[in-house]
Amino acid sequence: MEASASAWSSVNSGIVLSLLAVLWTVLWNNLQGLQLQHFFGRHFNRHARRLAAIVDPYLTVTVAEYDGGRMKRSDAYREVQAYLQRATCAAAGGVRHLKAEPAKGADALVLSMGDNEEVADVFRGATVWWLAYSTPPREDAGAGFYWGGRAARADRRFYRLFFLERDRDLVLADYLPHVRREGRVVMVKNRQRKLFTNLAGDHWDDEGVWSHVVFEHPKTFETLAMDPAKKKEIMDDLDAFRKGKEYYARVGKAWKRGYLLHGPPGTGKSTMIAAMANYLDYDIYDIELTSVRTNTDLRKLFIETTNKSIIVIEDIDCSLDLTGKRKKKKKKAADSDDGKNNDKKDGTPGSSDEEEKDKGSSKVTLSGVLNFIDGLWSACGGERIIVFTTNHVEKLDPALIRRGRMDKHIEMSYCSFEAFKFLAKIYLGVDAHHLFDAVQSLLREVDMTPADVAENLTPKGAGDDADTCLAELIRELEKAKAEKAQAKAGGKGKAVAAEEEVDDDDDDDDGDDE
Ligand SMILES: Nc1ncnc2c1ncn2[C@@H]1O[C@H](COP(=O)(O)OP(=O)(O)OP(=O)(O)O)[C@@H](O)[C@H]1O
Ligand SMILES: [Mg+2]
Repeated sequence: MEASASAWSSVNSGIVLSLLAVLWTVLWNNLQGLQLQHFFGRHFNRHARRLAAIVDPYLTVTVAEYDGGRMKRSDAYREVQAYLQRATCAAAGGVRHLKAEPAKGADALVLSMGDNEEVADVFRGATVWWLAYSTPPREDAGAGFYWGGRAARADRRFYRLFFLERDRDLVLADYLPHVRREGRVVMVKNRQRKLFTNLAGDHWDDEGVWSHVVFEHPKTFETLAMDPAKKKEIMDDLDAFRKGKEYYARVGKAWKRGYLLHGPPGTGKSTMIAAMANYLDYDIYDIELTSVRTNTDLRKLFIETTNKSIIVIEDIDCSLDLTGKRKKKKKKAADSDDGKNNDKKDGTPGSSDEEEKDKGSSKVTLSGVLNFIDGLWSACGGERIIVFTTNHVEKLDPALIRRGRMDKHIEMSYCSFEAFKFLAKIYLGVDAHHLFDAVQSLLREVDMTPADVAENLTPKGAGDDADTCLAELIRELEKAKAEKAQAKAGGKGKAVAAEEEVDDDDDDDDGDDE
């Protein structure tokens, strides 16, 4: 008896709910017609949509931040995010929790919706809703899976689009492509060039394995002192690369180019990278190789870089044991060449104690770096320039710098007279000066880096002008010349002394023999 009463009451409540839902749907559709939806939308948007969905099913499309396997941030997700930034600004009244990020321009902010917020959008008369949400990582995240690690252990973020069945064709065929197109426009408009760096440790931010600051380096090719012909050659090379999409596709090469910048400290290698990035309007990814634990992590870093970027590894000779052997634990290093074995050791559950101890020390090998530059994965995406810098090109493994890997070798050398004239123009505003001849003949005899020349040409006080700065430079050059002569004499003296000592020894020997 009791059972049938409770069954009856549940049937009743079911009918009531259905009736309510039908009523609400009718009301809602009418409200849309009466253009009052905007008012109600602001307050009841989500509840209305959910209630109406009981009888008039909504379709949904989910855009995940990471494609399958969490290898790479999805382009579609970024585009939807950018599109919704604009939609959010337009409908900011309806969204209660906004996220703000600095935008291009002094005081500007870009607004986007926070988690679990929803925003409505109208496209050719059809209303759709976007919901932003995230879910915690799966419990088994990062364990055993090839692309596990930090990415897998971060929250999983999504955008979900709700729309009415009757708008299916419109949304799928027209609206979604429209969102992606518009998203790209917004991305270009809001784009700020960034300087990325990889972090050691378990940090994981919006940009995945990379952290960034806005890139604002003042150096351009206009202010970079080097032989004008050489400079032009580099700029032409960069132009050809930038416009080379079809060429690279035609010859079947990945759209990337390697530059090796070598030369003594202070000759402008890092400065050249900044000038290149400014010239091409590319982002910079500065890889600190010693913070990369394994070859797999290195690959992951590469995959997470975006197009139109310069990937930099500075002082490659210091960051890597170039014999390809690891200094410690050779066997382990060999293991680290094998991605799958290796990933298990990536600080994920299941690592052995010994492996945990090893955590933190870099196990990147030469073969890992070679793979990074021109392995199969390097063809993911395109329009990337890879730059290595070194002070000791002769120490590098030939495999690392052969053409095809490092396509262009650029020697950054000590300051030539041409480069000096260039610096004098920039720093002092002079094209010619009676002290130039003296500088020219001294520069032929002594090596001075552009960094040192620039420092000497920098006015230090209110009274400094071209005369005093050039005189200061000449003084420094003469000092360097004297030191060089002294060193040479000292060297010669030592050599002579050593020779004499050898002779003495020989005499002694002769004496003994006798
Ligand atoms: N060719 C150049 N033209 C203009 N300025 C230069 C040039 N070379 C160096 N400088 C100046 O010297 C400073 C040091 O240069 P930079 O850091 O680029 O040298 P580097 O070759 O990267 O040295 P290191 O090998 O020690 O990293 C910079 O502040 C830069 O302004
Ligand atoms: Mg440098």
